[in-house]
Amino acid sequence: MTDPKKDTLILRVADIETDVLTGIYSEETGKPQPLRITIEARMSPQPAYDPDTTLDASKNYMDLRHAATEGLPEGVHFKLIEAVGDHICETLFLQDERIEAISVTIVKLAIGIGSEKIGITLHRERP
Ligand SMILES: Nc1nc2c(c(=O)[nH]1)N=C([C@H](O)[C@@H](O)CO)CN2
Repeated sequence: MTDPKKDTLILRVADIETDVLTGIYSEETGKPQPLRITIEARMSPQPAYDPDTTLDASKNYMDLRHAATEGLPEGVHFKLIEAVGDHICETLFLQDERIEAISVTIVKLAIGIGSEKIGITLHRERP
């Protein structure tokens, strides 16, 4: 369990819209589907950030966006969106040892009726 008194830094990129090969049914095979992906990555912050602190003291939040777009392998069909989420988590954990936990929320845009938002949130603590 996370220590409730521990300082945290959450990097967040919300509502990335990207097309991914995913779906469990035969009619979904071979067709990219639009997903809306939100990623949060938890780190321990520096004790303080002064105005001259440089990016190496943190992590570039654009790396989160990259993990959900160009970082997904071309031509791979993910049956479950859980597997898309796991690929994003693995990419980010491997990239930076300072990331302690990641949450990935994925909404499948093509299947909701009206204002429904159907999908998952996968939360992983660093293995
Ligand atoms: N937990 C999940 N449930 C479902 C998924 C999924 O990826 N994870 N996928 C589908 C189908 O592909 C659906 O989106 C098509 O209607 C169903 N349930």
